Amino acid sequence: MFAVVVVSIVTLVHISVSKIVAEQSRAQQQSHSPAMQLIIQQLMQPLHISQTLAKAKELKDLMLNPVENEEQIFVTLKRLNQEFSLNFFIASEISRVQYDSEGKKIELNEGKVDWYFRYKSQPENAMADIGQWQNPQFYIDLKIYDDEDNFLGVFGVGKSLNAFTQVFNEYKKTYGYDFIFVDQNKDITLTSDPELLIKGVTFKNLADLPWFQNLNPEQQQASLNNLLLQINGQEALIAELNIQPFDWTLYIITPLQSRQTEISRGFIISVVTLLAVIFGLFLLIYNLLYYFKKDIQKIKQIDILTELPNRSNITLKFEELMYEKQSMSLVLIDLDNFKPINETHGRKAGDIVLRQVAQMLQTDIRETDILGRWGGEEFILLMPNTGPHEAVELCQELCNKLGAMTITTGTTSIQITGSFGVSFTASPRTMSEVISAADDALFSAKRDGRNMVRMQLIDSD
Ligand SMILES: Nc1nc2c(ncn2[C@@H]2O[C@H](COP(=O)(O)OP(=O)(O)OP(=O)(O)O)[C@@H](O)[C@H]2O)c(=O)[nH]1
Repeated sequence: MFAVVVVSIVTLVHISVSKIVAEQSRAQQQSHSPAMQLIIQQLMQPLHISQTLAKAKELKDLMLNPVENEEQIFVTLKRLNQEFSLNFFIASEISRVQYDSEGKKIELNEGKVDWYFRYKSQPENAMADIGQWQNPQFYIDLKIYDDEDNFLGVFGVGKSLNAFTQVFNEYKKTYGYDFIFVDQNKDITLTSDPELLIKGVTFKNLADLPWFQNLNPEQQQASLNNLLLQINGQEALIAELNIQPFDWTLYIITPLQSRQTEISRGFIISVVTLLAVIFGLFLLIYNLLYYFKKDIQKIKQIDILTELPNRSNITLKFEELMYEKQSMSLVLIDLDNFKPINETHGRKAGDIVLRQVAQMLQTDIRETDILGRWGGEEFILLMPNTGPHEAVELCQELCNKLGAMTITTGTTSIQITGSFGVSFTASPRTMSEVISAADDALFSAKRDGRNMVRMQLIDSD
């Protein structure tokens, strides 16, 4: 039982530790997968939409003759806007005009529309940018070429930065972490911290942030992934992800306190579950032991062969009767010449004889009488409120019945007789005293030729 308990506890501890580790990993994964989702949904989707649309022949045809197709350009951009809920524009190299899905036109003059000429001179064909207007937008710009590889202009998709702020706020509320997107110059393009967002025409740079300034030059140059930081007096863990199509980097900043609360909550739940299971196990074992003990006690009180109350059971019953101050006749019944039965017919046959004699006696005694097996081939009969003479009479009847019994075991029939020694007590006495008198009577019955009843009273009775 002890081994079962130890093995159960070790198994439970093992399961709980595994659960805690799984909980930690789950928390870690849970904190990163929304960031991935965010990148895919908010950044990659507009990129893929614009990349697919940029390949359309219809777009190239429109951009080849922008002046003639101006009306059609606006119709197309409007249609895309309604279909994808994104802002679209075409910046034409031929007409040097930018057309957008809101129906606006902007002249692309050098020195005025800086982004177009900056981007035109760069080798990349795709670029992510933040529009520096009143309502800042996140833009994906794609260069368009004709079949002879002549530059036709830029096709772009724009998304309001307010949409990002909403998404960031949601993630911040749920997972407690901040996002900082930086471009190749480490200018902060998108972020969950409204303080760091682009103001007017000025981008904030990663190098402007106090926690970045606190890093040593080596750390500033290297990857910041898995770095522990002190931000506003709180410990935070940083994760770094490269967003290759734009050459941007995303920093996810997780305050450790929120992670610790999450992990310790998981730990507490596991420990409480473990304790509850151990307690439940303890109760179960305790109850099982209790019932086993009761059963064992029951088994111990009954003689297995004859199914009669055994010696200790009968002793208890005797004491109960003495405690109730009942008078009683006590009879010892010993089978005669039992040894030869065993020797002649085998011990198994002897057992059958003992069982059948027990059954016969049990059926023929009165309801108030208590029969038990005293040991070997000897039975005991307690006869409460029965005088010695009445007891002798009743025993004589039993003795006669016993002598008349034929016990069959297999093919052989066995005859048996018994000797009865009766004693009596009118007042409370020790059992050994009453037994001793019954033993004397039994000895007389054996000595006088067996198969008879003899009585021996205790001197003072
Ligand atoms: N088959 C069987 N024999 C038992 C059991 N308990 C005791 N005995 C046998 O009972 C026999 C008792 O023998 P003895 O004490 O010599 O008495 P007896 O042969 O009956 O002779 P008397 O009592 O003098 O008439 C022994 O051989 C015991 O081995 C039992 O549970 N089963």
